[in-house]
Amino acid sequence: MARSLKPLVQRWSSRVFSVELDGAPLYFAVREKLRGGPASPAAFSKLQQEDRCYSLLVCSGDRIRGDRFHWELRDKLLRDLPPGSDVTSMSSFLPEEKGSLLKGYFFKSRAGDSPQVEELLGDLEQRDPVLVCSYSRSEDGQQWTQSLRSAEKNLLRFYVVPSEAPEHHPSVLNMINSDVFYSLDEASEVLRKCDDIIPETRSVLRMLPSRVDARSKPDFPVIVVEGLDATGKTTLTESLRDALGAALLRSPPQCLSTWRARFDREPPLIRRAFYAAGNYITAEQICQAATRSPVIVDRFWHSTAAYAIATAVTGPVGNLPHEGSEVYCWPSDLLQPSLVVLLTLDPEERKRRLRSRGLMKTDEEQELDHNKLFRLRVEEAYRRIIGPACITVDASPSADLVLQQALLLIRAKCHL
Ligand SMILES: Nc1ncnc2c1ncn2[C@@H]1O[C@H](COP(=O)(O)OP(=O)(O)O)[C@@H](O)[C@H]1O
Ligand SMILES: Nc1ccn([C@H]2C[C@H](O)[C@@H](COP(=O)(O)OP(=O)(O)O)O2)c(=O)n1
Repeated sequence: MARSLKPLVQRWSSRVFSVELDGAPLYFAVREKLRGGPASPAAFSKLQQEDRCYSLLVCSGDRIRGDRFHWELRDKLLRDLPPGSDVTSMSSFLPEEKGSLLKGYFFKSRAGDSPQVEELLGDLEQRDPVLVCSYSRSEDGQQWTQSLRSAEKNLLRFYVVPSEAPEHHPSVLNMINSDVFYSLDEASEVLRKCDDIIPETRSVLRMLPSRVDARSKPDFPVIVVEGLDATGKTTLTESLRDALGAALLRSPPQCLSTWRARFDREPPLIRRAFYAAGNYITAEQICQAATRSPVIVDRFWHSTAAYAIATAVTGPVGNLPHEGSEVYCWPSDLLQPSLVVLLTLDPEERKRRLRSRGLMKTDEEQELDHNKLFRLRVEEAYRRIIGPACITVDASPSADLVLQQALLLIRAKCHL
């Protein structure tokens, strides 16, 4: 273990740990001494008598390296661990302490597999920014202990005890400027730092505006249309362009389309920085176009933030950062549209439109179809964003009626 990890280990027993077991988070803490408190969380008892468990937490000082390593580690574990290891997501955090979240994995191992597992973990520990813990249970099966390898290679042993669920989903602690970016500087700093590993980044950086001025008010109204895939954004934005004699733009902008698939394969930090950068490029295009005509924009910051927040958080809508949280606030250096229209659609009708269009797109869009909770989180995150907030339009009537509804709103709100 590197020397730099010492401060982390010193506060080890102030941490809460979270493991996804059977699709629900199990929270636990560790204590150096047992003071007659409760034994290990009941969910641990589901693990077989002969099972030993392990956790790996990524703790790189370099967040780009750490995020990429964490992203690749899952595949490595699934490939190299014995079958039946049940690799699942894990995290650890200091309650209420921003930036304290560590992400990693938890898995089981049968006694007979120990040599193979220990060899893999030993290799990882030597080369990579990980903290490895093993978990074993007492003879009577009631008490689990967690062993953490210290800098001196001896084991620090802790008792595993139950912990209450935190008030917010742990991911919220690291969301700002990791999942969601709030300034061009923060997003471009991430992109600059990964230009050696992703050469395409240099081309993206060259397209970024040299300065941003979010205060100058465009001459003509800027109307953003948001919504899940297949809610009818393309149909509506094209009709609005024709009806209003407007310019039609999108985010990510056309000039980034060559590189989008490349960044979609990257872990969240890099991927979200790419989409954030796209918004600033689109903002510059909006400013220019809005000197001549109204501007219609197909997706903008609402999409970037809502998908990022809904992906970082798991589980029901109640796990989202609470309404009014700073994570929903529009970046102060990004041009504010005059109006944001959110198209909403009944899930069955959306699926029908997706099918009739005949193609599914990004993994996240496929996920939306499979995972009802994810779809609900994205929609709710859209609704919670403020400065500007979005105005919902029901997209289930015919395309012409949806257009009329949107035109009514635009005339009322933008004096067109
Ligand atoms: N109001 C509507 N009623 C019925 N079908 C629609 C309507 N709006 C769009 N569609 C159809 O639904 C599909 C998805 O629409 P599209 O505009 O491509 O959505 P998005 O741009 O949001 O992904 C297309 O096949 C389109 O023709
Ligand atoms: N401004 C934007 C636009 C899209 N995204 C992300 C969010 C989702 O992962 C995908 C959705 O894009 P998708 O290609 O399905 O969108 P369209 O159907 O082209 O409107 O892109 C973003 O983060 N910021």
